[in-house]
Amino acid sequence: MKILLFGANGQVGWELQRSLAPLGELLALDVAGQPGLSGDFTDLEGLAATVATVRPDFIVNAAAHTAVDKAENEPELAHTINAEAPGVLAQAAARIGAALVHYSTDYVFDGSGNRPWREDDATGPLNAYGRTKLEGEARIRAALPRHLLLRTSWVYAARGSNFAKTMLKLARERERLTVIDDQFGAPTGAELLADVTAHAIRALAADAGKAGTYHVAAAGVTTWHGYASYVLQAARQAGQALKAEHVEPVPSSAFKTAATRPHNSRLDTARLRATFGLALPPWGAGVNRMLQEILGTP
Ligand SMILES: NC(=O)C1=CN([C@@H]2O[C@H](COP(=O)(O)OP(=O)(O)OC[C@H]3O[C@@H](n4cnc5c(N)ncnc54)[C@H](OP(=O)(O)O)[C@@H]3O)[C@@H](O)[C@H]2O)C=CC1
Ligand SMILES: Cc1cn([C@H]2C[C@H](O)[C@@H](COP(=O)(O)OP(=O)(O)O[C@H]3O[C@@H](C)C(=O)[C@@H](O)[C@H]3O)O2)c(=O)[nH]c1=O
Repeated sequence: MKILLFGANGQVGWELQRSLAPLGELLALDVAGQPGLSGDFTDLEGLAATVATVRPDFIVNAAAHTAVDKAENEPELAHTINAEAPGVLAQAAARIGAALVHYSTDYVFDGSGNRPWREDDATGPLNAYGRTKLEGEARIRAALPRHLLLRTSWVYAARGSNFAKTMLKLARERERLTVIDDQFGAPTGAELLADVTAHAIRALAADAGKAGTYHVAAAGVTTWHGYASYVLQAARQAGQALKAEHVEPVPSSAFKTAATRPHNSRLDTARLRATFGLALPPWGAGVNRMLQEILGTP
Protein backbone atom coordinates (compact mmCIF):
# COMPACT_ATOMS: atom_id res chain seq x y z
CA MET A 1 0.00 0.00 0.00
CA LYS A 2 1.30 3.47 -0.91
CA ILE A 3 0.26 6.36 1.36
CA LEU A 4 0.71 10.09 0.74
CA LEU A 5 0.53 12.14 3.97
CA PHE A 6 0.02 15.92 4.01
CA GLY A 7 0.58 18.13 7.07
CA ALA A 8 3.29 15.80 8.35
CA ASN A 9 4.63 18.21 10.99
CA GLY A 10 1.40 19.02 12.82
CA GLN A 11 0.29 17.31 16.02
CA VAL A 12 -1.64 14.60 14.19
CA GLY A 13 0.65 14.48 11.16
CA TRP A 14 3.69 13.78 13.32
CA GLU A 15 1.96 10.83 15.03
CA LEU A 16 0.69 9.58 11.66
CA GLN A 17 4.27 9.32 10.45
CA ARG A 18 4.72 6.72 13.21
CA SER A 19 1.39 4.86 12.92
CA LEU A 20 1.19 4.70 9.11
CA ALA A 21 4.78 3.54 8.54
CA PRO A 22 4.02 -0.17 9.06
CA LEU A 23 1.21 -0.12 6.48
CA GLY A 24 3.49 0.20 3.47
CA GLU A 25 5.33 2.88 1.52
CA LEU A 26 4.78 6.27 3.20
CA LEU A 27 5.57 9.65 1.62
CA ALA A 28 5.15 12.40 4.22
CA LEU A 29 5.02 16.04 3.08
CA ASP A 30 4.87 19.21 5.14
CA VAL A 31 4.14 22.68 3.76
CA ALA A 32 7.65 22.87 2.23
CA GLY A 33 7.08 19.68 0.18
CA GLN A 34 9.90 17.96 -1.62
CA PRO A 35 11.59 18.74 -4.93
CA GLY A 36 8.84 18.51 -7.58
CA LEU A 37 6.14 17.76 -4.96
CA SER A 38 4.10 20.56 -3.40
CA GLY A 39 2.69 20.15 0.12
CA ASP A 40 1.42 23.73 0.29
CA PHE A 41 -2.37 23.96 0.69
CA THR A 42 -2.44 27.41 -0.89
CA ASP A 43 -0.96 25.91 -4.07
CA LEU A 44 -4.03 24.08 -5.37
CA GLU A 45 -2.58 23.17 -8.77
CA GLY A 46 0.61 21.95 -7.10
CA LEU A 47 -1.37 19.70 -4.75
CA ALA A 48 -3.28 18.09 -7.60
CA ALA A 49 -0.03 17.57 -9.50
CA THR A 50 1.57 15.96 -6.41
CA VAL A 51 -1.24 13.41 -6.20
CA ALA A 52 -1.04 12.68 -9.94
CA THR A 53 2.72 12.19 -9.72
CA VAL A 54 2.82 10.04 -6.56
CA ARG A 55 -0.31 7.99 -7.41
CA PRO A 56 -0.91 6.75 -3.83
CA ASP A 57 -3.55 4.22 -2.77
CA PHE A 58 -4.45 6.41 0.21
CA ILE A 59 -4.10 10.14 0.82
CA VAL A 60 -4.13 11.21 4.47
CA ASN A 61 -4.65 14.90 5.08
CA ALA A 62 -3.53 16.25 8.46
CA ALA A 63 -2.88 19.81 7.21
CA ALA A 64 -5.32 22.53 8.23
CA HIS A 65 -5.70 26.16 9.29
CA THR A 66 -6.28 25.46 13.00
CA ALA A 67 -5.85 28.96 14.50
CA VAL A 68 -9.50 29.41 15.48
CA ASP A 69 -9.42 33.09 16.50
CA LYS A 70 -7.06 34.06 13.68
CA ALA A 71 -9.40 32.47 11.14
CA GLU A 72 -11.98 35.15 11.98
CA ASN A 73 -9.61 37.76 10.49
CA GLU A 74 -8.28 35.69 7.60
CA PRO A 75 -11.34 33.70 6.46
CA GLU A 76 -10.14 33.54 2.83
CA LEU A 77 -6.90 31.82 3.81
CA ALA A 78 -8.77 29.44 6.14
CA HIS A 79 -11.21 28.73 3.31
CA THR A 80 -8.43 27.90 0.85
CA ILE A 81 -6.67 25.56 3.29
CA ASN A 82 -9.69 23.97 5.01
CA ALA A 83 -12.24 23.85 2.20
CA GLU A 84 -10.72 24.28 -1.27
CA ALA A 85 -7.55 22.23 -0.83
CA PRO A 86 -9.33 19.16 0.63
CA GLY A 87 -11.76 19.38 -2.30
CA VAL A 88 -8.87 19.44 -4.74
CA LEU A 89 -7.31 16.43 -3.01
CA ALA A 90 -10.60 14.53 -3.22
CA GLN A 91 -10.95 15.28 -6.95
CA ALA A 92 -7.33 14.28 -7.58
CA ALA A 93 -7.88 11.08 -5.58
CA ALA A 94 -10.99 10.25 -7.62
CA ARG A 95 -9.00 10.61 -10.86
CA ILE A 96 -6.49 7.93 -9.79
CA GLY A 97 -8.79 5.65 -7.75
CA ALA A 98 -7.26 6.57 -4.38
CA ALA A 99 -9.08 6.92 -1.05
CA LEU A 100 -8.82 10.00 1.19
CA VAL A 101 -8.64 10.25 4.97
CA HIS A 102 -9.42 13.71 6.34
CA TYR A 103 -10.00 15.22 9.81
CA SER A 104 -12.78 17.51 10.87
CA THR A 105 -13.96 19.02 14.10
CA ASP A 106 -16.55 19.36 16.85
CA TYR A 107 -16.68 23.05 15.80
CA VAL A 108 -18.94 22.12 12.84
CA PHE A 109 -21.76 21.94 15.44
CA ASP A 110 -23.58 24.82 17.09
CA GLY A 111 -23.02 23.51 20.63
CA SER A 112 -26.69 23.33 21.58
CA GLY A 113 -28.17 20.60 23.79
CA ASN A 114 -26.22 18.33 26.10
CA ARG A 115 -26.13 14.94 24.44
CA PRO A 116 -23.09 13.91 22.40
CA TRP A 117 -23.36 14.82 18.71
CA ARG A 118 -23.97 12.00 16.26
CA GLU A 119 -22.56 11.98 12.73
CA ASP A 120 -25.93 12.70 11.09
CA ASP A 121 -26.95 15.53 13.42
CA ALA A 122 -27.53 18.93 11.85
CA THR A 123 -24.41 21.07 11.71
CA GLY A 124 -24.27 24.80 12.42
CA PRO A 125 -20.76 26.17 12.88
CA LEU A 126 -20.39 29.26 15.04
CA ASN A 127 -17.06 30.48 13.67
CA ALA A 128 -15.01 30.82 10.47
CA TYR A 129 -12.80 27.82 11.26
CA GLY A 130 -15.88 25.60 11.73
CA ARG A 131 -17.56 26.92 8.56
CA THR A 132 -14.46 26.27 6.44
CA LYS A 133 -13.99 22.79 7.92
CA LEU A 134 -17.64 21.98 7.21
CA GLU A 135 -17.25 23.08 3.60
CA GLY A 136 -14.15 20.90 3.32
CA GLU A 137 -16.25 17.93 4.43
CA ALA A 138 -18.93 18.70 1.83
CA ARG A 139 -16.42 19.04 -0.99
CA ILE A 140 -14.87 15.67 -0.14
CA ARG A 141 -18.24 13.90 0.04
CA ALA A 142 -19.24 15.39 -3.33
CA ALA A 143 -16.04 14.35 -5.13
CA LEU A 144 -15.05 11.02 -3.63
CA PRO A 145 -17.17 8.24 -2.09
CA ARG A 146 -14.08 6.39 -0.81
CA HIS A 147 -13.30 8.71 2.09
CA LEU A 148 -12.94 8.60 5.84
CA LEU A 149 -14.00 11.87 7.47
CA LEU A 150 -12.88 11.68 11.08
CA ARG A 151 -14.36 14.41 13.27
CA THR A 152 -12.49 14.88 16.52
CA SER A 153 -12.14 17.38 19.39
CA TRP A 154 -9.66 19.26 21.58
CA VAL A 155 -6.53 17.61 20.12
CA TYR A 156 -3.27 17.57 22.07
CA ALA A 157 0.17 16.02 21.65
CA ALA A 158 3.57 16.23 23.28
CA ARG A 159 4.80 17.88 20.08
CA GLY A 160 3.08 21.02 18.82
CA SER A 161 0.87 23.71 20.34
CA ASN A 162 -2.27 22.97 22.30
CA PHE A 163 -4.43 24.10 25.21
CA ALA A 164 -2.63 21.95 27.85
CA LYS A 165 0.72 23.48 26.95
CA THR A 166 -0.76 26.98 26.96
CA MET A 167 -2.12 26.36 30.48
CA LEU A 168 1.28 25.16 31.73
CA LYS A 169 2.98 28.22 30.26
CA LEU A 170 0.42 30.67 31.68
CA ALA A 171 0.51 29.00 35.13
CA ARG A 172 4.28 29.49 35.27
CA GLU A 173 3.94 33.18 34.31
CA ARG A 174 0.77 34.36 36.08
CA GLU A 175 -0.75 34.17 39.53
CA ARG A 176 -4.30 34.25 38.22
CA LEU A 177 -5.76 31.98 35.54
CA THR A 178 -9.38 32.14 34.46
CA VAL A 179 -10.76 29.35 32.31
CA ILE A 180 -14.17 28.72 30.79
CA ASP A 181 -16.28 26.09 32.57
CA ASP A 182 -19.37 26.00 30.34
CA GLN A 183 -17.88 24.42 27.20
CA PHE A 184 -17.95 20.60 27.37
CA GLY A 185 -15.90 18.11 25.37
CA ALA A 186 -13.18 15.47 25.44
CA PRO A 187 -9.47 16.16 24.96
CA THR A 188 -8.25 13.67 22.36
CA GLY A 189 -4.64 12.62 21.84
CA ALA A 190 -2.96 12.81 18.44
CA GLU A 191 -1.46 9.40 19.27
CA LEU A 192 -4.92 7.89 19.62
CA LEU A 193 -6.14 9.54 16.42
CA ALA A 194 -3.12 8.28 14.51
CA ASP A 195 -3.60 4.73 15.77
CA VAL A 196 -7.32 4.77 14.98
CA THR A 197 -6.52 6.11 11.50
CA ALA A 198 -4.09 3.29 10.73
CA HIS A 199 -6.65 0.74 11.89
CA ALA A 200 -9.44 2.34 9.86
CA ILE A 201 -7.29 2.49 6.72
CA ARG A 202 -6.63 -1.24 6.92
CA ALA A 203 -10.35 -1.86 7.40
CA LEU A 204 -11.33 0.38 4.47
CA ALA A 205 -8.74 -1.26 2.22
CA ALA A 206 -10.43 -4.60 2.94
CA ASP A 207 -14.03 -3.33 2.79
CA ALA A 208 -15.02 -0.20 0.82
CA GLY A 209 -18.36 -0.29 2.65
CA LYS A 210 -16.65 1.20 5.70
CA ALA A 211 -16.19 4.60 4.02
CA GLY A 212 -17.99 7.53 5.62
CA THR A 213 -18.03 10.06 8.44
CA TYR A 214 -17.06 9.04 11.97
CA HIS A 215 -16.67 10.76 15.31
CA VAL A 216 -13.40 9.93 17.09
CA ALA A 217 -12.81 11.26 20.59
CA ALA A 218 -11.51 9.93 23.87
CA ALA A 219 -14.17 8.68 26.28
CA GLY A 220 -15.68 10.84 29.02
CA VAL A 221 -16.33 14.55 29.23
CA THR A 222 -14.83 17.59 30.90
CA THR A 223 -14.72 21.36 30.46
CA TRP A 224 -11.77 23.52 29.50
CA HIS A 225 -11.64 24.44 33.20
CA GLY A 226 -11.66 20.76 34.26
CA TYR A 227 -8.95 20.00 31.72
CA ALA A 228 -6.77 22.93 32.83
CA SER A 229 -7.16 21.99 36.50
CA TYR A 230 -6.20 18.39 35.72
CA VAL A 231 -3.07 19.45 33.85
CA LEU A 232 -1.90 21.90 36.52
CA GLN A 233 -2.48 19.42 39.34
CA ALA A 234 -0.35 16.87 37.48
CA ALA A 235 2.35 19.48 36.96
CA ARG A 236 2.37 20.36 40.67
CA GLN A 237 2.58 16.68 41.58
CA ALA A 238 5.54 16.39 39.21
CA GLY A 239 7.30 19.12 41.20
CA GLN A 240 6.80 21.99 38.75
CA ALA A 241 6.89 25.49 40.22
CA LEU A 242 3.67 27.24 39.22
CA LYS A 243 2.71 30.81 40.10
CA ALA A 244 -1.01 30.13 39.70
CA GLU A 245 -2.49 28.56 42.85
CA HIS A 246 -5.66 27.39 41.15
CA VAL A 247 -7.74 27.91 38.04
CA GLU A 248 -10.73 30.21 38.39
CA PRO A 249 -13.84 28.95 36.56
CA VAL A 250 -15.64 31.54 34.41
CA PRO A 251 -18.58 31.42 32.00
CA SER A 252 -17.91 31.95 28.28
CA SER A 253 -19.56 35.36 28.60
CA ALA A 254 -16.71 36.47 30.90
CA PHE A 255 -13.89 35.35 28.56
CA LYS A 256 -14.15 37.16 25.25
CA THR A 257 -12.53 35.62 22.19
CA ALA A 258 -12.66 36.62 18.52
CA ALA A 259 -14.34 33.31 17.59
CA THR A 260 -17.44 31.97 19.32
CA ARG A 261 -16.98 28.37 20.51
CA PRO A 262 -19.72 25.74 21.03
CA HIS A 263 -20.93 24.97 24.56
CA ASN A 264 -21.55 21.32 23.76
CA SER A 265 -18.60 19.76 21.89
CA ARG A 266 -19.29 16.17 22.95
CA LEU A 267 -19.01 13.62 20.13
CA ASP A 268 -20.87 10.30 20.09
CA THR A 269 -18.35 7.67 18.95
CA ALA A 270 -20.70 4.65 18.80
CA ARG A 271 -20.55 4.41 14.99
CA LEU A 272 -16.74 4.29 14.93
CA ARG A 273 -16.54 1.75 17.75
CA ALA A 274 -19.13 -0.54 16.18
CA THR A 275 -17.85 -0.30 12.57
CA PHE A 276 -14.17 -0.81 13.36
CA GLY A 277 -14.41 -2.88 16.56
CA LEU A 278 -12.49 -0.30 18.58
CA ALA A 279 -12.54 0.85 22.21
CA LEU A 280 -11.68 4.47 23.03
CA PRO A 281 -9.87 5.12 26.33
CA PRO A 282 -10.90 7.78 28.87
CA TRP A 283 -9.48 11.22 28.06
CA GLY A 284 -7.26 11.33 31.16
CA ALA A 285 -5.26 8.27 30.07
CA GLY A 286 -3.75 9.97 27.03
CA VAL A 287 -3.33 13.30 28.81
CA ASN A 288 -1.31 11.50 31.51
CA ARG A 289 1.00 10.05 28.85
CA MET A 290 1.53 13.47 27.25
CA LEU A 291 2.21 15.07 30.64
CA GLN A 292 4.75 12.41 31.55
CA GLU A 293 6.50 13.13 28.29
CA ILE A 294 6.55 16.92 28.51
CA LEU A 295 7.09 17.15 32.30
CA GLY A 296 9.78 14.50 32.24
CA THR A 297 8.15 12.39 34.97
CA PRO A 298 8.74 8.62 35.02
N1 LIG B 1 -6.06 20.85 17.06
C1 LIG B 1 -7.28 20.54 17.44
O1 LIG B 1 -7.70 20.79 18.58
C2 LIG B 1 -8.22 19.85 16.49
C3 LIG B 1 -7.86 19.55 15.21
N2 LIG B 1 -8.76 18.97 14.35
C4 LIG B 1 -8.37 18.70 12.97
O2 LIG B 1 -7.37 17.70 13.00
C5 LIG B 1 -6.43 17.91 11.93
C6 LIG B 1 -5.03 17.95 12.47
O3 LIG B 1 -4.94 19.02 13.40
P1 LIG B 1 -3.64 19.25 14.31
O4 LIG B 1 -2.59 18.26 13.97
O5 LIG B 1 -4.09 19.40 15.70
O6 LIG B 1 -3.23 20.70 13.77
P2 LIG B 1 -1.82 21.43 13.81
O7 LIG B 1 -2.14 22.87 13.83
O8 LIG B 1 -0.95 20.83 14.85
O9 LIG B 1 -1.22 21.00 12.41
C7 LIG B 1 -1.73 21.52 11.21
C8 LIG B 1 -0.64 21.39 10.18
O10 LIG B 1 -1.12 22.04 8.99
C9 LIG B 1 -0.04 22.72 8.45
N3 LIG B 1 -0.42 23.81 7.57
C10 LIG B 1 -0.91 25.04 7.87
N4 LIG B 1 -1.04 25.77 6.76
C11 LIG B 1 -0.62 24.98 5.74
C12 LIG B 1 -0.50 25.17 4.34
N5 LIG B 1 -0.81 26.33 3.73
N6 LIG B 1 -0.03 24.14 3.60
C13 LIG B 1 0.31 22.97 4.17
N7 LIG B 1 0.25 22.74 5.47
C14 LIG B 1 -0.23 23.74 6.25
C15 LIG B 1 0.71 23.27 9.64
O11 LIG B 1 2.02 23.60 9.24
P3 LIG B 1 2.81 24.79 10.00
O12 LIG B 1 2.90 24.35 11.41
O13 LIG B 1 4.09 24.82 9.25
O14 LIG B 1 1.95 26.00 9.81
C16 LIG B 1 0.66 22.10 10.58
O15 LIG B 1 1.75 21.23 10.38
C17 LIG B 1 -6.92 19.18 11.22
O16 LIG B 1 -7.75 18.82 10.15
C18 LIG B 1 -7.76 19.88 12.26
O17 LIG B 1 -8.75 20.72 11.70
C19 LIG B 1 -10.02 18.63 14.73
C20 LIG B 1 -10.43 18.88 16.01
C21 LIG B 1 -9.55 19.46 17.02
C1 LIG C 1 -5.96 30.61 26.86
C2 LIG C 1 -7.32 30.49 27.51
C3 LIG C 1 -8.38 29.94 26.80
N1 LIG C 1 -9.59 29.81 27.38
C4 LIG C 1 -10.70 29.21 26.64
C5 LIG C 1 -10.99 29.79 25.28
C6 LIG C 1 -11.63 28.62 24.58
O1 LIG C 1 -13.03 28.61 24.84
C7 LIG C 1 -10.99 27.41 25.22
C8 LIG C 1 -9.94 26.72 24.35
O2 LIG C 1 -9.09 27.70 23.85
P1 LIG C 1 -8.01 27.42 22.73
O3 LIG C 1 -7.91 28.67 21.93
O4 LIG C 1 -6.78 26.88 23.35
O5 LIG C 1 -8.61 26.25 21.93
P2 LIG C 1 -9.31 26.24 20.51
O6 LIG C 1 -8.38 26.80 19.53
O7 LIG C 1 -10.67 26.78 20.57
O8 LIG C 1 -9.37 24.66 20.33
C9 LIG C 1 -10.03 24.15 19.24
O9 LIG C 1 -9.10 24.00 18.19
C10 LIG C 1 -9.70 23.61 16.97
C11 LIG C 1 -8.58 23.45 15.95
C12 LIG C 1 -10.62 22.47 17.10
O10 LIG C 1 -10.95 21.82 16.11
C13 LIG C 1 -11.36 22.27 18.39
O11 LIG C 1 -11.68 20.90 18.62
C14 LIG C 1 -10.63 22.81 19.59
O12 LIG C 1 -9.59 21.96 20.03
O13 LIG C 1 -10.40 27.86 26.42
C15 LIG C 1 -9.81 30.23 28.69
O14 LIG C 1 -10.93 30.12 29.22
N2 LIG C 1 -8.77 30.77 29.39
C16 LIG C 1 -7.52 30.92 28.86
O15 LIG C 1 -6.60 31.43 29.53
